[in-house]
Amino acid sequence: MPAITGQEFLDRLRQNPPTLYIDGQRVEDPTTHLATRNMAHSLAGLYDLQNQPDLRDVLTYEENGQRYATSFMVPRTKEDLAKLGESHRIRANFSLGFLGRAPDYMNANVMAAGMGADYFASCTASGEGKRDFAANMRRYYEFVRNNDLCLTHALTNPQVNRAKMASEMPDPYIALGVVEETEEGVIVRGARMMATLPIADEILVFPSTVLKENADKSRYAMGFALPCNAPGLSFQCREPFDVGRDPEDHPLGSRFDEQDAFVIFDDVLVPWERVFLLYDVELANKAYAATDAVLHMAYQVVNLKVAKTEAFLGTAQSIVNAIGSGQFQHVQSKVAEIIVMLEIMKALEVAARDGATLNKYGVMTPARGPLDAARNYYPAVYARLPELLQYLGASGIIMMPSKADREGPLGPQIAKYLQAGNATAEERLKLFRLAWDMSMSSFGGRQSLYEKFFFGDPVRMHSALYEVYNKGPYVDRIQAFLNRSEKPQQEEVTA
Ligand SMILES: Cc1cc2nc3c(=O)[nH]c(=O)nc-3n(C[C@H](O)[C@H](O)[C@H](O)COP(=O)(O)OP(=O)(O)OC[C@H]3O[C@@H](n4cnc5c(N)ncnc54)[C@H](O)[C@@H]3O)c2cc1C
Repeated sequence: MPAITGQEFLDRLRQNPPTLYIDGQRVEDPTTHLATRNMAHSLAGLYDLQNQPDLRDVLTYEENGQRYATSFMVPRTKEDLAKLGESHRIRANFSLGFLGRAPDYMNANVMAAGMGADYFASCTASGEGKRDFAANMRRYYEFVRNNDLCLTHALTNPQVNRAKMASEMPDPYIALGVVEETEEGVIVRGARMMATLPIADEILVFPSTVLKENADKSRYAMGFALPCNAPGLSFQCREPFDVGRDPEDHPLGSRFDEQDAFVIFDDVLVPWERVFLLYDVELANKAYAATDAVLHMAYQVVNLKVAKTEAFLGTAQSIVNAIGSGQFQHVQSKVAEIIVMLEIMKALEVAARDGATLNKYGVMTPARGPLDAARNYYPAVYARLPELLQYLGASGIIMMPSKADREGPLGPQIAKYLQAGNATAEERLKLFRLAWDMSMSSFGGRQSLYEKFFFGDPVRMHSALYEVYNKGPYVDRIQAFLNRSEKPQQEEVTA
């Protein structure tokens, strides 16, 4: 059932619910639970988009007589990459870019890992018949694509003591580790710190990119996938931001609370066919880079952030239009700041696509330089976007009677006093509530944290960029300049 509909997604989720806990209680059915149902239906809306006649050609592609979601497509040409980028942006616009982990993100991951599956063949624990990790990875990509699954992922260990290695914690199984091997697979125990979008079919588990262990062989080095309702697996969700308010009052939080969960593995069996990597620290640390999964995920991200920045620009200018502040120079300058960020992100997307090359697995892979720049730049500047909305909206971004207030006894006064220069009070309040949910609500606050860390610790990402970036030619040019010996022209002095 490739390229599924929203209803098919909801039916599957209802039949196989992930093991979620919220406020001390098990979520029996995420499609009806108060804290998750709207998000589940938003995901369904995303799946419906790909079946919409006017979007079907962009959001799906055909292979062997089947139509699959474009985000699973293996790009072979730059035109393929352009189609992928367009599909990412269309899907991002559905949530104004506020769904960080829509399924396309992990689809890009499994596509690249599946194409680069040979990388996993060299794993020290691989190569013995059922432990053909390369074949497992390849088949997993096809399985996820063929069923149009929704994936979450968890890479980092619990934040107990960052001065210590996983093996030095008070308990060897605080960090997720292998307990033993059995005929059926490996038993894993421990926890992972964060999985956004636990309202998913499957979880992909790899180590965070830099696993610090002294040994070559480590119980903490692993890569595998499981259904989100595997026995022994639980997701402890954070406090929900969808608190049952009308979408007019909480336009984003009531629709797109993708949730973040702490993931607990209580002696979970990972069947051998779901194991992609085991014990090999070096292989684990380089997996994302070696398969180019990091670049394909970053390409989804740069498109998503373009959509998100466009949403900030549209909201900022709508506020300016509403309250007639566009004549003031500093207001123009603030909107211009957003335009600059948007154009930088758009240019980095174009540069990544333009500089794409075929990787050794035959996948057209966007250029690393612009994507590294985008994933370092955006986390550094994002905080300015909600701040600019606050400066532009001022008191309007907090003085926002609700829909119920508008319909209550003070409705006529609200309609009179809170109208805008170019809009009714209802239109104005809807707009300012959107600005508030983007920048100030608990939903908006979580977005600010998310943008700082979603692709890793910005400090270590900078260090990684410093390490890999080829600075040599520029150093050489400066050396050559410093070594130049020509003398300045002397003007002849004539009497
Ligand atoms: C909202 C949100 C959603 C997320 N979603 C996901 C997800 O879906 N899947 C997933 O796998 N992860 C997810 N993450 C986790 C994200 O990958 C991590 O936040 C990020 O890698 C940083 O790790 P940490 O949070 O454990 O911070 P820590 O590593 O605990 O860092 C805490 C502080 O200590 C500093 N620090 C720690 N160690 C070092 C060091 N060695 N060198 C220099 N400074 C150091 C950091 O710079 C930081 O200031 C999410 C995070 C957030 C906030």
